[in-house]
Amino acid sequence: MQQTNPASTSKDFLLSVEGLTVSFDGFKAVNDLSFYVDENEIRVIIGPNGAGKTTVLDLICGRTKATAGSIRFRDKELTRMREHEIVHAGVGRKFQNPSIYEDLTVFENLELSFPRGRGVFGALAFKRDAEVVSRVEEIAEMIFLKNQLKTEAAILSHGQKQWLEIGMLLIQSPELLMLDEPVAGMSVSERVKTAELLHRIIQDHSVIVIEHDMKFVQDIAHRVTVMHQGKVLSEGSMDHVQHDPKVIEVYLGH
Ligand SMILES: Nc1ncnc2c1ncn2[C@@H]1O[C@H](COP(=O)(O)OP(=O)(O)OP(=O)(O)O)[C@@H](O)[C@H]1O
Repeated sequence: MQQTNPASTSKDFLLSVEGLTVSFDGFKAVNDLSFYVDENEIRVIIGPNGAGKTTVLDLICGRTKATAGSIRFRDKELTRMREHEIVHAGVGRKFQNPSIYEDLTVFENLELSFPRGRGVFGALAFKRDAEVVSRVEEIAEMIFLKNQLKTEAAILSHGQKQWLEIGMLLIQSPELLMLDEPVAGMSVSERVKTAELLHRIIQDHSVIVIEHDMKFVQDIAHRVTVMHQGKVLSEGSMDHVQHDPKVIEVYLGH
């Protein structure tokens, strides 16, 4: 006789978004949205302008409060938590414009973001012990800035600044990284290296990326969630969503 055990039939996802809804003055920017992200997955969210993509990231990181629904990250319900608690739980978010300290070096920017360094003064004052230096060097290597550790952030290229900010998130060891249009404004070779970087990152993390550059999406996505009017329009491999007539009609066909 077949036995049904609910616990064994529901898969353990890193992130489970279910029935997520947010209304702004009655307008549902995100409307009963559900999707699930695995460990070591790169999920890309695509969709036309105004589809609700950025709002989903705002909801996950606690910047915007949900009207209804649930965001489960491991055993934590994020909708009930505050922004800093969500960061502490292991969710890191990078916005479109880099927010780095332009007048500090690459090393200092990374060092400041090391979890022990809270606030500028504390961080600059604390002893640069071997652990911090080796972690900074490890991250710098990953983000292609090992030879720029002493370079002032202000003179980095736009792409290098984006990588530095990703490094500043990575040094905090979040389990989930969320990146909003990470390759916007990057050169072709920087885009290729960013794809390489994301493939390295997901060996130890999961990543959600919002992106409009379809070539880049093709290079990185394990699965693609297509949003339209606050809902999931289609989901699956890039190949699957690219050939979905609904997606062609509202997004890719334009
Ligand atoms: N705080 C807010 N108050 C009112 N309306 C909002 C707010 N935030 C987002 N919206 C609206 O919600 C809708 C979804 O916006 P969102 O920025 O999430 O879309 P998007 O898919 O990220 O678009 P884009 O690709 O242009 O960045 C838009 O119509 C936007 O104007």
